[in-house]
Amino acid sequence: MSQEINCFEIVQNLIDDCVEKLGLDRTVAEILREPQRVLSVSIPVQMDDGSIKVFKGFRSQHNNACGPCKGGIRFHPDVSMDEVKALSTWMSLKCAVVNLPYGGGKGGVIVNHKELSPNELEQLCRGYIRAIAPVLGADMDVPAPDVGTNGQTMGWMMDEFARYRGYNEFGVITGKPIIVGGSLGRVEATSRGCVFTIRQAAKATGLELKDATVVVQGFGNVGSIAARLLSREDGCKVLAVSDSTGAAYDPNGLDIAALEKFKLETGSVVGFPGSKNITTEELLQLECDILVPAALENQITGENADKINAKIVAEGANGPTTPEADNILAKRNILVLPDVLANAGGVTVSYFEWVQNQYGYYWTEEEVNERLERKMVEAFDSVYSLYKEHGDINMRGAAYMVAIKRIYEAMKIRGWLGNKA
Ligand SMILES: NC(=O)C1=CN([C@@H]2O[C@H](COP(=O)(O)OP(=O)(O)OC[C@H]3O[C@@H](n4cnc5c(N)ncnc54)[C@H](OP(=O)(O)O)[C@@H]3O)[C@@H](O)[C@H]2O)C=CC1
Ligand SMILES: O=C(O)CCC(=O)C(=O)O
Repeated sequence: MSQEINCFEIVQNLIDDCVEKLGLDRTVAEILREPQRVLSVSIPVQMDDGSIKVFKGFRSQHNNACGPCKGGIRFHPDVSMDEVKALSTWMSLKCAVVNLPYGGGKGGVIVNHKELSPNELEQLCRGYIRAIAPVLGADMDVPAPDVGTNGQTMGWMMDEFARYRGYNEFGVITGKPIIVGGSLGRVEATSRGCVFTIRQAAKATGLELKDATVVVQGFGNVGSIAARLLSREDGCKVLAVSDSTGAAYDPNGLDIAALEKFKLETGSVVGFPGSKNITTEELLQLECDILVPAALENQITGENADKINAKIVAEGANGPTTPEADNILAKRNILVLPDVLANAGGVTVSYFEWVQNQYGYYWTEEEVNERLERKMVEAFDSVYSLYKEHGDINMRGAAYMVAIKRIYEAMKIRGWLGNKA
């Protein structure tokens, strides 16, 4: 499904619409439709059997009007240049929605990381960073984890960059392990930010979170921790979760702590004792209060949007809902909390990590979480009030308006738009 729909074209069209709605000069759209720079690299890696395998990777720097480019690195077999360009565009918008002094960037390598040994994975991380090092730096472009990457991979990448520079530059990468300049709360941040937006949306729509039913697609960093926080802190009942191998469903609610342990031990959520195996497609159609897509793009489309049975869709993933699906969900009164808002907690705590690295002074987890909550509530309120005020836009449209207005102002003041825009 994700192959047929080009998410870069989708975000370009959404930018066009938004620039028109804001009454801005077309030049603004022309600039934001394309990344400022896209680097395509090839990375030779010596495999454990002595052979050399060449991997293909990308780094896209979408726009740095508001600050250094910022965004994760994805290791996945379906990575493509267009996908990375779309993801970097979303990063510019996301950073602007939560008002961070960043632009957007994103990287990716075409690889099934699960097929590599730890040594091969380390060599790939180091090779990728060497290949893109000339365009990285704490004040230039700052990567972080995304699908298929984590604290360990960030640690290797940060170390490789230190070798390239000749000294430690901790602020060049975020999502690092704590011992090498990581921030407390970063591992949970995307999910915690998503939960903060869900709480705001629940308040705004009168949904009681205690015993609210939740379905989560994806059981990696974002999905598993969202399920954990919603069940542990809000008293929600998580009915079903999925990963790339299938889904586990229990109408009485899954024990998320036990499921996390089971996934760690077996590599899959399928077969979790007491649960029923269902398909990812069946999972998306379950009746629930909150659906959290936290896997990949283009999961809710024109083909299945009329079968979504949730009150709120909170996009933990980037780009899980197509525009066609957005229209169907809006007509059915399903509130979509868009990616550029709902999953902005990750980059927000990455920003906190970068600030802590610059100061060399580290905050407690409570301080991180309090600051994150403030940022997310502020962002939700600005998007939700615009959405209510307009009446003819959805939450995604409102979030794009907040973001593009901010990026426009930065570009204008910097003189990128000449006199007319
Ligand atoms: N990490 C972060 O800080 C941020 C991530 N995001 C976005 O959140 C999403 C998830 O990222 P993250 O959790 O970090 O990535 P992970 O690699 O940690 O997890 C991805 C999860 O998605 C699952 N998955 C893959 N394909 C499917 C499928 N077809 N159906 C169901 N599940 C599937 C994977 O399954 P399996 O476990 O079997 O591999 C895995 O559980 C992405 O869209 C990412 O861009 C957004 C903001 C920040
Ligand atoms: O933490 C970051 O810098 C970026 C996280 C990310 O890649 C995303 O929000 O999609």
